[in-house]
Amino acid sequence: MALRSGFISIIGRPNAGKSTLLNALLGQKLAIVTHKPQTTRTRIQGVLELPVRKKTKTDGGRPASQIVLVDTPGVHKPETQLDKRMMQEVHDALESRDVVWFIVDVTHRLPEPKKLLTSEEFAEARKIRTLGQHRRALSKAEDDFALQLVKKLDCPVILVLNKIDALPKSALLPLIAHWTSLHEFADVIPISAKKNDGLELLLDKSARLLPEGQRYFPKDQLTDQPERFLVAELIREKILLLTGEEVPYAAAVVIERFEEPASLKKTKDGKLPVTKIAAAIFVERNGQKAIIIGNQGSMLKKIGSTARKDIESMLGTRVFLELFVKVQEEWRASRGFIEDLDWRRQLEQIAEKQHRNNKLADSRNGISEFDGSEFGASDSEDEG
Ligand SMILES: Nc1nc2c(ncn2[C@@H]2O[C@H](COP(=O)(O)OP(=O)(O)OP(=O)(O)O)[C@@H](O)[C@H]2O)c(=O)[nH]1
Repeated sequence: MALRSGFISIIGRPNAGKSTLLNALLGQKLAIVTHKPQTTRTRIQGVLELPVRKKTKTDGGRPASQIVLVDTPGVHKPETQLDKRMMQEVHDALESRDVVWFIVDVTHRLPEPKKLLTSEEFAEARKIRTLGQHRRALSKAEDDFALQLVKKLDCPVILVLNKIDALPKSALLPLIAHWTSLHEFADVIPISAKKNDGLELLLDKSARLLPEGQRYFPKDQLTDQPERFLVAELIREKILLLTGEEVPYAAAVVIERFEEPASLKKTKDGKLPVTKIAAAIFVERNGQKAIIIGNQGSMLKKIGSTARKDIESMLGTRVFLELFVKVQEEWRASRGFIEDLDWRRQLEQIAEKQHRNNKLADSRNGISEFDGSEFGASDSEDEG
């Protein structure tokens, strides 16, 4: 059987579990996950190789395939320039795709369960519903907004009902009926991304929908995202988890220096080599900067030390991490600044800078140092 290959875009409202699903399928943390909506800001590609599984009497089988999974920011009505950029990422992901997974969090907007559930299940459903409502007042208008995107697509769309671990079983059928009355989906698959439930079936059905074709990426490549971008995301994740109120949404992380060790071999004293990283955390106001730094730098230290552990395990080296906090007023309204945050743009800038440095070095016949100042520090604070 010929190889199937293609792009599957994962879309849905904020907090539906898109990044959790991507990570679960790849068996590796590629996208950061938090309980806060709008965690994902850019589209993230993860490459999944699936071996062939032969068809039997009880198993529909699966063709050998390479699936490029594209995680996207949550679908929401844009208010700021940053929102607009995030929604542009969603639209871009929908343009170049073969299949779309529309992820719905089943703990939102449960249909009236009265007649269908036992009293125990009913109480459980009420509890989940109340929790869901507290977590985020998700309105019908927002559902409709996400569905409008789906309705415009001409490729197969699979409805993926996520978080079924948090739903009484009997509440599932009415939900399926509700969603399928709104749109004709290619398939409906209930899953729990968190508990790894239903994921094989989702992959089987999706692989069969992909066209025959060549690989888009080498067999062992997990993502097209450079490590320095993943590092920035891990730092942002800690800010999201450790700070409250508006701060997480007003924070952006830019890696200013990323020096890999010359060799991955252990040093003579048996220690792993060191990667040196300097990152700037941008916020919009001095008050937010003060929160991120914390009392005598305590919050910044916490962000740094928790992020460092994750970065070390991702890179397989020790990490020397320096964090700086900088204020860039109203950056979420600045198109230019937001464009500079895009890792693709940053890669271009680094390449241009290296090219300039090389030229300069050639003309001087000397060595030129990377000065890490391309984003212009307005203010800075050491990790301590
Ligand atoms: N109970 C349960 N929780 C889940 C499941 N999948 C995800 N979650 C939780 O839902 C929250 C949001 O998960 P994310 O993966 O960040 O959601 P997302 O759709 O990528 O969110 P955005 O980045 O805001 O678009 C996190 O707290 C997850 O742990 C699931 O299958 N079951």
